[in-house]
Amino acid sequence: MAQQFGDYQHEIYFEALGGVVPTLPMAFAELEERAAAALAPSVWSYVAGGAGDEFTQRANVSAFEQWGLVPRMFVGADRRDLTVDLFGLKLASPLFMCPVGVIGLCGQDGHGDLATARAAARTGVPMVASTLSVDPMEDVAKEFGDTPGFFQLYTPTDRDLAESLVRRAEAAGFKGIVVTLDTWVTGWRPRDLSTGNFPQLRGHCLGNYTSDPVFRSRLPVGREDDTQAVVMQFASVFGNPLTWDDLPWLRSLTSLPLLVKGLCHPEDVRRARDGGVDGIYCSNHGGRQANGGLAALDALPDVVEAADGLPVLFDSGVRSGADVVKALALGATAVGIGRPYAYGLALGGVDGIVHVLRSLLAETDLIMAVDGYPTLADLTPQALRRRR
Ligand SMILES: Cc1cc2nc3c(=O)[nH]c(=O)nc-3n(C[C@H](O)[C@H](O)[C@H](O)COP(=O)(O)O)c2cc1C
Ligand SMILES: CC(C)CC(=O)C(=O)O
Repeated sequence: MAQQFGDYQHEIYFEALGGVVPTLPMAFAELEERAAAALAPSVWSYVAGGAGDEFTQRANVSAFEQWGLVPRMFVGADRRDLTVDLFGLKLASPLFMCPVGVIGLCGQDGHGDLATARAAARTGVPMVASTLSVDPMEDVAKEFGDTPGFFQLYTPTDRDLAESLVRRAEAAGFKGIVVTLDTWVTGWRPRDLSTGNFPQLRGHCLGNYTSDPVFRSRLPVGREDDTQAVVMQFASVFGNPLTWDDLPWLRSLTSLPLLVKGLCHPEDVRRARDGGVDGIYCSNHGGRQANGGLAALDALPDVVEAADGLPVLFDSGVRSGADVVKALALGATAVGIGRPYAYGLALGGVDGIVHVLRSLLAETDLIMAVDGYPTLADLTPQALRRRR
C-alpha cells in the first residue's frame, strides 16, 4: 500500500522536530488572525464574512466538534493510502481547494488565481477555479501542471455566454464543471452591506467575462474595456435562478463530469442524480449565503445516502486534519477548504497555500496513523461517535 505523501507530507513535521521553526502559523486561529492584519480591510471583511449574524458560518465549524473519532489499536497503520479515484482521475489525496471568487485579490500581486493554480501543481491538491477570477481561466489552467483542475460555473442568464464559458473550460483542459446553485443572488451580508464592498461590482475578478467573445459582443461598441459598461453588463447577466427544467440543458453543455454545488437536501440530491449529474457537491457556501441554515456537516450523511454511490464533494467549516477525517468518515469522497487557503495566500503567496495544504494533509495522515484507519475505505460512520 502506498504512503502517498511519505516524506514529502511529513517534511513539515520532520522540519519542526529538527528545530526548523515554521514562519507561517500552524494553527487556524493564528492563520486567521495574521491574515486579518495582512489583507486590505475591504478584502479581509469580504473573505472572512458571512450571511446575517454568521450563525451558520459558526455552526459549520462547531458541527465538527459534535463528532469524535474512536481510535482503533493493533492495526499497524504504519502505511497509509490517501489516494482517491474521482471520475477516473487518480488524486493524491481527498483534499481540494474550493472556488473562491476573490482569491485573485488575496495575492499580494493581485494574481491569486495563478498562485492557487501553482500551489495545486506543487501539491497535487486540485483547484476548483471560480468564474469570478482576476485572470482568465486559460491562464489559470496553464499553471496546473499535472494536477487536474475543475471549473466552477456561475450560470449567467445569457445562455450563449454560459455555453461559451463551458467551451472555453473544456478547451483549456479542465477536468470537470461545477455548477454553483446557491448563489444566483448574493445573500444578506451585513459586513459588506455596511461598507458597500462587493469587489465584483467594482470591476474586480471579471477576467473570465472581459476575455469572453460572447460577453464582449454584448457590450456597447467601443466600450469593451470600459469598467462601468463591463460591470453593468456583468450585473445584468450574473445570476440565473435555475429550475429543474434547466438541468437537461446544463447536462447537455458538456460531456465532462458535471457536479452541482450547494445541495443539502436529500430530495434535491435524488433529483440531480436522476437528471444525470456525475457528482454532488454538499455545501452551504461557507455560511455566506443564507443565515439560519443547518451546518453543512449535519446535512452530509443524508446527502451521501441519497447520492447512492455518486461521488460527494463536501465543504464548509473544514479547519483541520481532524475535520477532514470526520467529513470523510461521514461519507464525503473529497473535502474542500475555502477561507483557510485564502489566508495562506495572503500571508505567504504560493508558499503560504502550500503550507496550509501540507499542514492539513500531514495532520489528516497522522490522525489516520495514530487512530488506526490506514485507508479512506476504513473511514466509515462506525469510526465516529456523536458527542454526548
Ligand atoms: C471569499 C469567498 C469567495 C467565494 N467565491 C465563490 C465562488 O466564486 N464560487 C463558489 O461556488 N463558491 C464560492 N465561495 C464558497 C466556497 O467555494 C466554499 O463553499 C466555502 O468557502 C467553504 O467554506 P469555508 O470557507 O468555511 O471553507 C466563496 C467563498 C469565499 C470565502
Ligand atoms: C457572490 C459571488 C459573486 C461570489 C461568491 O461566491 C462569494 O462571495 O461567496
